Amino acid sequence: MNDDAYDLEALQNGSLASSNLTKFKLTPTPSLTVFPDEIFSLGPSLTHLDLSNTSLSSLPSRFSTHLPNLKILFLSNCAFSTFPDLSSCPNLEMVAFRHNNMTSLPENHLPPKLRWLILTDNAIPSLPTSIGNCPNLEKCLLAGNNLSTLPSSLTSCQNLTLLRLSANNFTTLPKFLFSAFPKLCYFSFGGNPCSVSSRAKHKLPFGLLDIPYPSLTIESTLGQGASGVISLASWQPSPDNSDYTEPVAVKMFKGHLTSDGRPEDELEAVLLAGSHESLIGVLGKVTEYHHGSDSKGGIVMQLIPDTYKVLGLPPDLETCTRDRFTDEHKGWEVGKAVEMLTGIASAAEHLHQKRISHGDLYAHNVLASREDGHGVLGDFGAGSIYGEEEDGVERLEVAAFGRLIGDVLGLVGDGEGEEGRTMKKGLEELRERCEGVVVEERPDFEEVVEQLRGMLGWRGMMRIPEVPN
Ligand SMILES: Nc1ncnc2c1ncn2[C@@H]1O[C@H](COP(=O)(O)OP(=O)(O)OP(=O)(O)O)[C@@H](O)[C@H]1O
Repeated sequence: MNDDAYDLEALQNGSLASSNLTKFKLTPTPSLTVFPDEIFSLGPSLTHLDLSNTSLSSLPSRFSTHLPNLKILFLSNCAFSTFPDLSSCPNLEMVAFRHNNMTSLPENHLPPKLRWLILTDNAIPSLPTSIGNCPNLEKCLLAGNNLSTLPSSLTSCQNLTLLRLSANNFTTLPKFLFSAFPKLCYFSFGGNPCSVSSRAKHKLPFGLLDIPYPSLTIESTLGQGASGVISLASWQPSPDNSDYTEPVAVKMFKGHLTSDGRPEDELEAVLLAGSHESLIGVLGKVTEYHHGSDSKGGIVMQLIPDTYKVLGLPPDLETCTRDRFTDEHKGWEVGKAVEMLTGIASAAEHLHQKRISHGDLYAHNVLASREDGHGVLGDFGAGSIYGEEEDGVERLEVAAFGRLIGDVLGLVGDGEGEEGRTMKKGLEELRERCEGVVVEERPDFEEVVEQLRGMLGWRGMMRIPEVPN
């Protein structure tokens, strides 16, 4: 057993058959080309099956009848060139075929209760019209395929909240994306011809530095995500003065495509974003890094002090597109929460003025200090640079901000007097407008910032802290 995974032998010697397993994960077995029938002996208790990192290319016809309660199926890094027929899997909600070299997704193969579809890093040229028969579809990861259009039937998927189209072949995006989905708010499309041509018109902000890797001493790991490793480092800005170093954070990109998009597009979006008091500041780009062809370089950022904590935890299999919060995240005073949210909304306004969509405006991408009423937005992995054609993208992101307001309201304590109650009511009303189902009627970020500043009143204008009694 390894990382709660079983090897083929444990499966084949029959010892698991009567154990009522709900989850079965096979250790990576590249030699496996035929679906092991013994999995059927695990029977109706099985809800989660992970046969990733094998050479499977098809599923037996008995699959759905013998595993009727399967909810989650992972077949990433396998050899499926065609999406198998899962239409008669009655309870299947999450399906992952990441990196399979898949070239075909036939009509009527998707399971009816599908909620979360992962097809990142394949070669799929088109989606079936029958995708419209999946009304629960909420999260759809299609980065790194050959898509250039989407079927209009997708608009029947009214629960669609997160859509990744990065690194495909879109020269324009279907207009219905910007009006037809009441919940769509986490959207990425960097690395498409439409995004690349928009990017050509931009100039990088003045003042960004080229920072040679040898001037950085990596000290420890601060965080690790899908797209890169973030380390604490000391930077020696001047080669002539080895006594002077500055603490910084360095993000070195991993080489591959993530479910959000490509590292080179993240790098471009983050550099183009420039500085803002509620964005993690970027000092420059790492140069002279020669550690294998897999690396896509990196960025040097201002080090955010450890008094700043992540505002939430990323979604899990259950919550799908909603961040999670524990007691540790709670205890915000409402006025501080409004100040922090005002900064984040203003950062989003700044990004959209530069025609950058963040694409992942989640609490788990905000580092915040409760005491200071201040937060900084990071992680541009789903960042997309857009042109006039895609103007509607701002109103999608406003809905993500609406969800963030809702999340933060859940972190605010009770009983804060009349002023506190008024602010909470104001936040709730703004949340509702931002998440409005008629996309065109949502406010833009400029208006959102104005409303939040209005809630703070004269306090919001004060930069010098109040003198305690
Ligand atoms: N400038 C910084 N200073 C201090 N800590 C940081 C800084 N930037 C990032 N971190 C830490 O690293 C974590 C991961 O950062 P980030 O979200 O950018 O990584 P990622 O690879 O893009 O993650 P994801 O899997 O969400 O895409 C953050 O949650 C934070 O704890």
